[in-house]
Parts: sequence; C-alpha cells; structure tokens
Amino acid sequence: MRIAELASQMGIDAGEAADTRVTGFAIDHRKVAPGNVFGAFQGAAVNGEDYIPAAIASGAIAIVARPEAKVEGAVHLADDNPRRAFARAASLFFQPTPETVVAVTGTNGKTSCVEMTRQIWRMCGERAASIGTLGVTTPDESVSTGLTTPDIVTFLSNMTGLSREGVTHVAYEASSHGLSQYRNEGLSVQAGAFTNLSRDHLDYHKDMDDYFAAKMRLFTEVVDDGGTAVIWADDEWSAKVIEIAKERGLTPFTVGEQGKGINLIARNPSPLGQELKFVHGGKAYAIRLPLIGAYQVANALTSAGLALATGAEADRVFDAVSRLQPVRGRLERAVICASGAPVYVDYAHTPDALAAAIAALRPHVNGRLITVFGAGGDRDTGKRAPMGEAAAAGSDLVFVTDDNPRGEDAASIRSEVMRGAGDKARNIGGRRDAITAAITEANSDDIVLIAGKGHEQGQIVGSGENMKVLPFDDVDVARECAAALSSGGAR
Ligand SMILES: CC(=O)N[C@H]1[C@@H](OP(=O)(O)OP(=O)(O)OC[C@H]2O[C@@H](n3ccc(=O)[nH]c3=O)[C@H](O)[C@@H]2O)O[C@H](CO)[C@@H](O)[C@@H]1O[C@H](C)C(=O)N[C@@H](C)C(=O)N[C@H](CCC(=O)O)C(=O)O
Ligand SMILES: Nc1ncnc2c1ncn2[C@@H]1O[C@H](COP(=O)(O)OP(=O)(O)OP(=O)(O)O)[C@@H](O)[C@H]1O
Ligand SMILES: N[C@H](CCC[C@H](N)C(=O)O)C(=O)O
Ligand SMILES: [Mg+2]
Repeated sequence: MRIAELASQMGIDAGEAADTRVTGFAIDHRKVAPGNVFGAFQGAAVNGEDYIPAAIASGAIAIVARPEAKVEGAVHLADDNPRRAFARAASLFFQPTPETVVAVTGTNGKTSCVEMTRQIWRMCGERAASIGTLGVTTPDESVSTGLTTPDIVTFLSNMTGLSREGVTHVAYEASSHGLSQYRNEGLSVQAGAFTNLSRDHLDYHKDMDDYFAAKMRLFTEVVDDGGTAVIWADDEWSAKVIEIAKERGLTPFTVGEQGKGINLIARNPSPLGQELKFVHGGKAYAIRLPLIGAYQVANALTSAGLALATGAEADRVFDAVSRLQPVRGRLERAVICASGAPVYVDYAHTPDALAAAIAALRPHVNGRLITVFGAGGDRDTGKRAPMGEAAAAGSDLVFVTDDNPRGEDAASIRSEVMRGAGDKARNIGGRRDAITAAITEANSDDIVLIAGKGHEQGQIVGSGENMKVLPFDDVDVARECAAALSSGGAR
C-alpha cells in the first residue's frame, strides 16, 4: 500500500511522498517502525500529539492528527476526528478480514454473548472466533489481550490474522470505552446486538445519557448500512435502541418477552437448567437450556438472534442453544463444600449484574444465600453503595471485601460499599479471608456466591509504576478454602 491511497481517501494530496510504501500502523510512538503511519490522539492521560516528533524520528512517514497538530517531516493526514480517520485508514491496510462479523454492546452480558455466539456458529459448522474480555478465542486456542476492547491496531491486525487462519465468523465485544475511542471498527460488521443498560463507568462518561450515546455509535456508525440490530427487548432502554436502529435504516430483530424476532413465552427453571418456550418465524420451539438464571436466557437468545441475523438456519441454531457450554466465570460452580453447600463464581461487578446473579441462584436456595463481593478501585465510585444495596436486598448474609483496589485504599472502598449494604453485611479485608469466612458459615442448604472477579486471574493493587497483579483466582481459592475446611474436620 502507498501513502497516496490513504491520502486520497481522506481527500488529501500526499505530494512528493505519494509513492512511499506503508509498512504498518501504530498509536503508541514506542511501537513505531520505519514506514509506519502514526495516529496521534489526545487521550485521557496524555496528548499523543506530543509524541509526533519522536514517532517521525522512529521512521513514521505519515501522521493522522487534528489539523492544528504540528507535523514536520512526514505527511500530515489531517482530520477533525483523528481516531475515526485512523480506524478507516488502518482498515484499508489490514486485509483480508473475516466475512461475517458481529459486535455486542450493553452494560452486562457482552462477554457471555460473544462466547455463546461463537459456540452457536461452531455447532453450526463454521470456523468461528470471539474477541473480548476473555481475550481472543479461536477454534484452536484462547489468548488474553488485557482489555475488553483492544486498541484499534491490535483489533484490526487480530481480525486479519484470524481471517488468514481460516476463521470466517467473529463476534466481538464493543465496550463503551472502545466505541467512544473508535477502537473497534473499520471493517464490515453485519449485525450489532444490545443487551441492556444500567449504571457503570460514570467515572468516564458524564451521565447515563452520555454512556448510552457512546454505546449507540454501534448502531449509528459501526454496523453496515442495511445491517441488523439484535435488541434485547425487555430492558428499559430497549425502545430507544429500536428507534435509533430504525432511524439509521437497520433491521431491528428484537428478542425477549416483548421480542418479535424471538418471542420468549415461558422460562421454567429446572435443577440444572431451564425449559424455554418461544416463537421464531411463526414456529413454536420448546428447548432445554443447560444453564441457570434469567440473565443467561437473555444472553443465549440474543446470541441466537445474531446467528440468525447472519444467515444460520433456525433449527440448527436452537439445537446449538440447547447444547451451550457455560461461559468461564459466569455462574460457574467452583466447588461443592463438604457441608453440601455449592459455591458459585460470577463476574457481577455492577448493581444490576449483582441483582441478576442473585436472582439466578435464588430459586435454587433452600437455606441462605451468602454473597461475597467488593468494588473495583479507580472505577466509578458512585456504583459502590448501590452494589451494597443490591447484594443486601437479595442475599441473607453479605461479606464485603476487596476486588482490585488499584490505586485506592481498600478499606475506604469497602466502607463506601458497606454504606449501601446495611446490617446484613460484614466487612472483611483480604478476599481470601472473606471467602473462607463465607464458606465456613455455609450450611448444607445454603449457597455461596462469590461475585466480581469471574475469570480474573489476579488482584490488582497499586497504580502506575507501583501497580502489581497478585495471583488470585476465585474458583481456585474457593476450592482451597473448601478443602482446608473439610480436612480441618469442621462440619
Ligand atoms: C480510559 C481509557 O479507556 N484509556 C485507554 C485509552 O487511553 P487514551 O486514548 O485516553 O490514551 P492516553 O494514555 O491518554 O494516551 C493518548 C495517546 O498517546 C499515546 N501515547 C501515550 C504514551 C506514550 O508514551 N506514547 C504514546 O504514543 C497513546 O497510545 C494514546 O494513543 O487508550 C489506551 C490505548 O488503547 C488504553 O490502554 C487505555 O486503557 C486504559 C489502560 C484502561 O484502563 N481502560 C479501561 C477503563 C477500559 O478501556 N476498559 C474497557 C472495558 C469496560 C467494560 O467493558 O466494562 C475496555 O474496553 O477494555
Ligand atoms: N443479560 C444480562 N442481564 C443482567 N446481568 C447480566 C447479563 N449478562 C450478564 N450479566 C451479569 O454481568 C456479569 C458479567 O457478564 P459478562 O462478562 O457477560 O458482561 P460484560 O458486558 O462482558 O462485562 P464487562 O463490561 O466487564 O466486559 C455476569 O457475571 C452477570 O452477573
Ligand atoms: N471491565 C470492567 C471490569 C471490572 C471487574 C472488576 N473485578 C473490577 O475490577 O472492578 C472494568 O474495567 O471496569
Ligand atoms: Mg466483557
């Protein structure tokens, strides 16, 4: 690829540099190699424009930046929205990409949906992959990327890599951060899904409307013209999403009790799953979902919607739904204690998700539901007391503990959570101690829920140069605590 191709797409004359060959793209000046195009963005922490001279010294031949940025010694690909322009330019370079791509947005359920969509496609015989919080999962392996939505260069190069490996179908998570920073786009996306919207990330977004608007970019800009919007219909924001999708000319495919694409008629919990009745395309279906909890029904049917929207055949899709495997760290049963009490690990880290995880377990509890959780540091502080309230409202006993305190004082975060949790809650610093206390407390007919970290492998403490990730896996720790208790002879 030559600079002229990029420049002409942006209506810019590349002058003498027109024939220079582009070797790659970078958004971090430390990763620039000779012949690269550097994207200089104003960020939350620093201004990428300050690194333009260093990027050019490392061999950058063109800079995508605002018109007012100073660029000397390389082609200035100027645009008022440099992140978007960079995504578009990079997408010309990173070719080919998988032919079938879908994206999922929403506060909760993105990871679950991309995982389930991948599983459904695979069971329909496609070579499918997913990209999101759990990393990049292909038919052969799973590799973590660290962020839910990686940066645009990693994202597009992953897509090209997957395509070269023969992957034809990809489902990816579009977080609100990713959408507002144009981190995941530039390629053809045939369908987008909306799961739900509730409080999260109000440290980054000004208010709920701003948070919602960031998510809606998926439907107003990212999904292809004429594409499909798969929308969970039973959320309070759903009607607005349907309106926005229609205005853009997308085809809405609604799912849920109020859904028309998949109309959920009944959901009856059974010991290890639930019986579902629904109507799709005028035909009534009755299937067994081997997962518990209303929220997993929402995610499974939304994922079915994405598979249908991209051409999979209905009977095969719903047969696949009846064979879905659990998603790592989402209502994952870690252990059954010697007492007989099962311990579940779930990734609920918002007030709404905690309520959903608790509601999922409630029908299975004969005794008490004991919930262990904390709130993350350097994240939305306003969600802490509501998380305490949600946990206390649905549980019989609550242990408030630590979850990635990052740069904050762990005890202060716990007190903010305790403010909402009331007198059902005990405050125990040290997540292992809290898990031990909960498991020690549990009797045969109780259930323990450990929420907030799901699949995570570490406890993040400190920030900046002092940041450390201490190995910690809720599932392993629950098993170790249960084993220690049973070998100690208690209960
Ligand atoms: C708040 C936030 O989202 N920040 C992300 C964002 O930063 P930013 O664009 O504001 O970047 P910045 O650090 O101010 O730097 C500005 C620019 O200068 C460049 N730079 C910077 C330093 C340098 O030496 N040289 C250089 O060129 C940077 O590459 C960047 O382009 O872009 C960076 C590069 O892609 C990300 O690493 C960074 O994620 C930080 C680490 C983060 O913690 N993000 C979390 C909150 C996040 O995004 N989470 C969501 C999940 C949320 C959910 O689903 O619940 C996610 O999608 O992962
Ligand atoms: N459809 C849903 N409705 C309500 N709560 C849900 C739903 N799906 C998942 N949850 C809750 O949210 C938690 C996280 O689920 P998941 O990882 O799928 O969401 P996510 O949107 O990817 O989260 P993140 O923003 O951290 O990437 C689950 O463990 C569960 O407690
Ligand atoms: N994607 C979410 C994950 C939160 C997980 C929880 N364990 C925490 O650290 O708050 C975030 O970055 O806000
Ligand atoms: Mg996720």
